[in-house]
Amino acid sequence: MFIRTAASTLRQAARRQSTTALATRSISTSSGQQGARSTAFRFGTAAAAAAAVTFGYTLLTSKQESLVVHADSSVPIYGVPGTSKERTFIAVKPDGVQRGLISDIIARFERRGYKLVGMKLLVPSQALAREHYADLSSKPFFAGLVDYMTNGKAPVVGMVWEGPSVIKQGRIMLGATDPKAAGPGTIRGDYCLTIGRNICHGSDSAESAQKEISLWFGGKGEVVDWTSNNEEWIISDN
Ligand SMILES: Nc1ncnc2c1ncn2[C@@H]1O[C@H](COP(=O)(O)OP(=O)(O)OP(=O)(O)O)[C@@H](O)[C@H]1O
Repeated sequence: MFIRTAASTLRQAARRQSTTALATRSISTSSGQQGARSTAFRFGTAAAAAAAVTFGYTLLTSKQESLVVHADSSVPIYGVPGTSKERTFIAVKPDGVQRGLISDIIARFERRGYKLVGMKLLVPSQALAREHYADLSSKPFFAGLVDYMTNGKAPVVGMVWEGPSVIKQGRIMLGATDPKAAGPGTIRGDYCLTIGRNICHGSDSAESAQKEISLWFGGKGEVVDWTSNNEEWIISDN
């Protein structure tokens, strides 16, 4: 079944790519040698893209997704808790973005050995923020929290990180919700002072991770199942 689907997708991709190659050629011929080289290069790229299909990749067809090649993975976007495919939702909140701390937060997760499998920059809608913080809807700070997340003074960076125990370890790396209780060496312990501006968010359980990853991500190819070449040096058991 997979082979048949892949073969059919390969044929469609090859047809699409050869149409692209023809169109490219008709534009390029007027510029002579350079055009021919460009045509050869683009045709080579098209062939490489088509070849990727044989390794289980699917070229998407809709206009919106026409530039995306994504792995046809059997792993749900929210991962598999308790395995090396466990996933968590980590966000750099608007204060973290405004203060230029995106790269530091990413670096800490990367250096630890965790794998980035999803990332987007956005100003969340009120609906998204309200749903994300639904369990806090009765709190007196709820309206202010939603406004701070959605007013567009700075965006949010939403990420999905993958690796063993990433949900629990992610929370430990972030530090206590109230930075006054966060230890040095944690993100909040190193960079924050107040609970209302604690720069980051991390899922607090497998259920939260599933809910939050599904809420913030979900378009095809938005979470990418890929293999890091470092994996055997980071997560192997002897
Ligand atoms: N007393 C408070 N005053 C203002 N904001 C608060 C207060 N308590 C919590 N918040 C905000 O609401 C967010 C969610 O609070 P929650 O109690 O769910 O903690 P958390 O799960 O550790 O935080 P996060 O979900 O951001 O990781 C906090 O990160 C903080 O930004």
